[in-house]
Amino acid sequence: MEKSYDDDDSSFPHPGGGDGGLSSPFFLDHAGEVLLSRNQDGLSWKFLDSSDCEGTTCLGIINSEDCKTEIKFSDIYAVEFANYGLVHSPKSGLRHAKECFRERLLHTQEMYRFTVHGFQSSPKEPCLWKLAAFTFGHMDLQTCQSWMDQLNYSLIKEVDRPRNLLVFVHPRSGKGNGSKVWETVSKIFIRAKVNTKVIVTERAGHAFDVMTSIQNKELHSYDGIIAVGGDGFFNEIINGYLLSRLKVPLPPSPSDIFNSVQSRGSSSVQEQGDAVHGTDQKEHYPLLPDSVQEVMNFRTVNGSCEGIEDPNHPFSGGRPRFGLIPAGSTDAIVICTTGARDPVTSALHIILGRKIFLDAMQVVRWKTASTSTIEPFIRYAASFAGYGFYGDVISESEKYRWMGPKRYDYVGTKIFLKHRSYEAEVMFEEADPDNGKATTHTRSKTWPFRNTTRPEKIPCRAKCSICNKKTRWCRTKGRFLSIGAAVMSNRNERAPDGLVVDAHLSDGFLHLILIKDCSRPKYLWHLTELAKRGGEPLNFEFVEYHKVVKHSPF
Ligand SMILES: Nc1ncnc2c1ncn2[C@@H]1O[C@H](COP(=O)(O)OP(=O)(O)OP(=O)(O)O)[C@@H](O)[C@H]1O
Repeated sequence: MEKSYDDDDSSFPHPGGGDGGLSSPFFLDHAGEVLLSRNQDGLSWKFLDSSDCEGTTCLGIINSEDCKTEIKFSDIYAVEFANYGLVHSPKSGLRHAKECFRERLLHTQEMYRFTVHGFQSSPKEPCLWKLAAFTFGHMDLQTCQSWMDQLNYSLIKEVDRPRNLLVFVHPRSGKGNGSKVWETVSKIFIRAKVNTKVIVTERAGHAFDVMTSIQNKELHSYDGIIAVGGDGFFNEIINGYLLSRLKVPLPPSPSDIFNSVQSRGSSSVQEQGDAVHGTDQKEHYPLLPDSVQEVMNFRTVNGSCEGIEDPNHPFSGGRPRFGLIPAGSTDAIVICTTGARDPVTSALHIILGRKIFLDAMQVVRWKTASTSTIEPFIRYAASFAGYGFYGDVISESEKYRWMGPKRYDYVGTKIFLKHRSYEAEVMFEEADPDNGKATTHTRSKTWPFRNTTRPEKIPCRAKCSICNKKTRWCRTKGRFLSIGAAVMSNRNERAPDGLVVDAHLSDGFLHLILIKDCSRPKYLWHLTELAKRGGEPLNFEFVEYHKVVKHSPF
């Protein structure tokens, strides 16, 4: 039986529903007549033309069941009324369905419409989200309005979605298109009815200063702080937020750590590979009570949060949320967290309230000498901190910002050719004491400085035997080309598997990469392995990798 669009039964309970479900016939723009149903989790629609299509095809697809499609409320970011207007016939190529549709819509091409906005994953790249809109048409205004009200009510119940955001835009980020990126994605925020207060930065440190000086009351009025820029910009905002609010005592200096470790378990601090002092990870950490991941969780190891009793304290209102929309040169944080370097994907993650926890490391600079006038200071980093090669590349490349992302290649080559090594002593508390044993490899006959056996990879799961193992302090000393510390893998276009492939998000560990002084060709080999997908950059005798609880280079 053919339905007419002004039928009185345009809305009726879903057969066998019982979950407050609702079904109505609608015209889906560019598709055909559908029976739209709402259930607890979302919307689904089934093409009604299938039975009329002589049991063969529906929209060109053989099984009518295949025509059914759906969208979850958690994937809908807006529902909009689209006024009275045209509902288009099925797209060309679907000839039969088009004919059916034309016949039915001969006199009814214009109708009331509403649009459901969501996203679709790209089939080739599932992490890449594309905007998707489904416009449903009906001759009865009331039906459209009641569906919209119901849908908007369901969306309100979606928890953790932001309503009010503070957005920092770095106009000179990456290729200098931070403002353009924001212009593109701001439309999605407007459609989703998310209010944004936008600050376009005028200089380096601008966002830091705003985050430092902003009153807690105003800060509490935002559901999150968004950076439109690169990793450096994101870290600047985190620092502005944390440094002005998290008053943590300066951790003990390297010499204090050295003395403490010696007095606790050993007559002398031994070289790398030998345990200096074993400690159970569940123990209180007396050396660095503000261990990095605890800082980002805004609680100390004993579970309290400094200043939390104060209602004006920024951490009393729950954990603040930060978002990042990529416009930078590297965008490693966005690639590691969303899996795609795409501003629209990031905007959708933010609007839909998707969240992920990140670790941050605390980087401390102590006085180099007791007479030094430079006061010690703390910084936080949510991705990577480097000394030696990486540190030199980052600081030198700032002079060439006008070159855009290419500055990293230019400066990287320059620094590589200089081949500077640095005298350093690194002390670290190794999370996996067996790591040292696992990395005593046999040498390859073909390549004497490469290893033939590789350490066994043990995935980290709940109650992980490795996480619950004893830790130990180690010390290593010598000349290094680079010392890198990562709290995420830092995947990016130059290092497709990341600088540290084993560094998982929010795993609570610092991943330390020590590159000992070696010849230029060897170092170049390491760098080319890093630039390759599936490369083995750590598999060199001059490279040490340690998963550590804390470390201290001095
Ligand atoms: N308006 C501005 N003019 C100049 N510098 C700025 C401005 N706003 C912010 N900055 C500084 O630029 C630094 C780097 O910015 P950002 O991280 O966005 O770019 P990038 O270095 O190109 O990207 P990536 O960090 O991904 O490599 C920030 O740490 C910040 O201090």
